[in-house]
Amino acid sequence: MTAEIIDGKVIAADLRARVADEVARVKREHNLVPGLAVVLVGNDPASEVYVRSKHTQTQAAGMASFEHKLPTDVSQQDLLTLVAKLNRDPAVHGILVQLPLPKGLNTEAVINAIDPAKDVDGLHPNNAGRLAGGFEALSPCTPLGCIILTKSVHASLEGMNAIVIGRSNLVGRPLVQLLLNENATVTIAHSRSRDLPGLVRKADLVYAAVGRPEMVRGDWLKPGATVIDVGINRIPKEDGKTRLVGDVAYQEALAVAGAITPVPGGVGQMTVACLLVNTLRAACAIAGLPKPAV
Ligand SMILES: Nc1nc(=O)c2c([nH]1)NC[C@@H]1CN(c3ccc(C(=O)N[C@@H](CCC(=O)O)C(=O)O)cc3)C=[N+]21
Ligand SMILES: [Mg+2]
Repeated sequence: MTAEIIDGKVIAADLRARVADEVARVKREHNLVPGLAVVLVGNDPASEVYVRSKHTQTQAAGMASFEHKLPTDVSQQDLLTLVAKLNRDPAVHGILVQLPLPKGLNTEAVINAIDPAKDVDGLHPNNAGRLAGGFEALSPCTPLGCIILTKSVHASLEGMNAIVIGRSNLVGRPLVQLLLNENATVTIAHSRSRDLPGLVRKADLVYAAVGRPEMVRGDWLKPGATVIDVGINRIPKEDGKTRLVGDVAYQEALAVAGAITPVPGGVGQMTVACLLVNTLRAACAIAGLPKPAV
């Protein structure tokens, strides 16, 4: 048996096309151009790649993109001043501060300073709390993408056993909430969990979001399981270059899983596409328009 490969590139392209249609419609009918501001502090090469990809795709969807690059040694006060300015800017409907921030900056204070209505990362306690309470909220992009990828395999997740490995605010915790909303039965595992292979073996849906290269092995999986690999780990190759691997041992998992996302070409693609979705939704909500069709 070999697993179905869940093609994040195709699914993300389809989602971006639907966002672009809705962007064109709100522009035509309401003269509204959704705008996304991305703030990058420092010059981490991987972050620069993501930020450039967000910029390109935002513009390709017909939205406005505002990039703000700040030096590594920017002060907390200057960063908060920029966030306050973006909060007031009527052309900006979404604000994303790329994480992690350099040492010395207070991430929590920066997130708290973002207007919750513009918090397209879904990290502000107002949005995180609303999501946890089962209320409508802007939800983090990577977990939203994970749900869409899962639903490309299973129309309904009701009653399925899901395991989320990892409990970060950006991925694990919000993903648990979204899975609960789908009526899945959810186990939350992490670096301190006892007998992780045993827990994974019970799961119909496996979400690996720990940031440890190829940690989840093929023989941990229940045959036929759907595997969503959130990991993006750069590991050195013999020739001195690097290659990307996920948190799942992909080749091993292919032989056991029913369906699996590749890295790259899986969840990462969806993260950016869902950021466009959130920006469109935020823009419509701020403008007092009905919810968009995406
Ligand atoms: N506030 C905040 N929000 C984020 O959503 C956020 C963040 N900070 N910090 C960094 C992580 C990482 N992230 C990715 C986005 C796109 C790809 C992506 O497009 N990946 C492609 C290609 C990857 C490559 O080739 O480097 C793929 O998997 O196919 C990956 C990872 C968003 N993040
Ligand atoms: Mg952890």
